[in-house]
Amino acid sequence: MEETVNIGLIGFGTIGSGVVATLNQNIQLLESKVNKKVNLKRIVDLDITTDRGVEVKPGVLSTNVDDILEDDEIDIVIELVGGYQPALNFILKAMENGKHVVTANKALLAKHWQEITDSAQKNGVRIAFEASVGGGIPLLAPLNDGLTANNIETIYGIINGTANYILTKMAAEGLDFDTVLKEAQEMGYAEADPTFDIEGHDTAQKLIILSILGFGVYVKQERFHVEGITRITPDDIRFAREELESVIKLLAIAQITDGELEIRVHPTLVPETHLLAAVNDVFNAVYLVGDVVGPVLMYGAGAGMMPTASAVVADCIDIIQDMERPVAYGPKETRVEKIKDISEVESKYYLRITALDEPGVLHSISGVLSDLDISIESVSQKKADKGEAVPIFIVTHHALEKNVQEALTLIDQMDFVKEETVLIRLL
Ligand SMILES: NC(=O)c1ccc[n+]([C@@H]2O[C@H](COP(=O)([O-])OP(=O)(O)OC[C@H]3O[C@@H](n4cnc5c(N)ncnc54)[C@H](O)[C@@H]3O)[C@@H](O)[C@H]2O)c1
Ligand SMILES: N[C@@H](CCO)C(=O)O
Repeated sequence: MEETVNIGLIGFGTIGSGVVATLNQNIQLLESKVNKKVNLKRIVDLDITTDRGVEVKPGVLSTNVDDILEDDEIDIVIELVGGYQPALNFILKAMENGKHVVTANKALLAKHWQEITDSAQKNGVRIAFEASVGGGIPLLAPLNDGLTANNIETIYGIINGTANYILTKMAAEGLDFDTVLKEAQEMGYAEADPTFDIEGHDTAQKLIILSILGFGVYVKQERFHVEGITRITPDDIRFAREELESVIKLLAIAQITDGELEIRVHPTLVPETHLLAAVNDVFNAVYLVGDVVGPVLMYGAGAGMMPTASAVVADCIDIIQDMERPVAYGPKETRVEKIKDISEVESKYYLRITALDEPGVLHSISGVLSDLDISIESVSQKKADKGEAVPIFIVTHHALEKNVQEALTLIDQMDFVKEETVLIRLL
């Protein structure tokens, strides 16, 4: 084993520590796979005094990023700082200096995809990002390789571990939202700004990456509907289970029909019989349909120190195995001719309307729905004392989103409605 490949790690936080632990644990296995010495030459972080609980060789830690970016001996840079800047500059500089890059930074990739991939091409280096979607699940490599014979038709993903952990714990243990979010943060699942997780932005960023690989199209987040889980209550979860035999999941949806791409992120009522309904806790899953293979489900730990480190180290080994191979970033030509606006989507809807328990309330609500061509499948109301605001649960037949939104605008303006109505689409 003559040749040595040197790696520089920027960001020694949750995932960075997992990468060091993985290299310490499995270095012999990894070196035997590539028949080269794999040397973690330098680790850079702003904080090099906190004990991360992993063994680091003397002289490896530094606070100066140029110790990696300007070191001619370093072949691969792992960026695990997160966020937009200075992470973007670190990656671009590493590439300009001829270094391959591995990152788990979906926020950065989703926003600066073109700039980063152009730079990789220009500088003849690889950018690998398996850990950016689905944590430890091998997901992007199969999309590029094993499923390459297919036109991808549908992608449904539970791709945020934090949100799935919160929804699972709220349903199973009746815990409140804030308590479970705190737990997810303590376990290292959540983003530095957890609103990315609970407001659906992290899921949207991952869906952007999946759409590039699946459909060959880069869609900016501003162009599609993104909604998080912050308005889901125990009442919604109970109604879903008892009345609809469904669970609520934060779903990423991308599907193509006749050249039109539907792309959206929102809480969704998933029937208990669907494979995705069984994906709980921090686990993620992507269910996709290819025109040749049919349905495929990929499942595993979607966040956390060691699962994510598994994907980061796998990317390093993949690069070492073939540094010359260009990375395929999905189909070169896209079948997407148009992005379908959410207003044109048709779905069944669950509505939770909070209204005073007074004569004529249901009549007024059903009048608005019927005027907008929305047919009611079921309606029920919690028992209440007269004059008290209570939830009214309505499930509609298939209806057009723009009609439902218009109906809710009118309903929420009615005097007897006391809170903004909650809408959840059914799968
Ligand atoms: N935590 C997860 O489960 C998970 C899973 C998949 C992907 N990711 C992604 O991995 C990346 C890292 O996430 P994390 O959870 O390890 O974050 P983290 O906050 O635990 O670690 C980030 C580290 O970067 C260091 N850092 C910040 N600015 C720096 C700078 N300018 N120079 C050098 N070091 C700097 C911080 O001190 C910290 O140690 C993010 O892009 C995140 O989205 C995280
Ligand atoms: N915060 C992210 C990390 C994994 O990308 C999640 O909870 O899924």
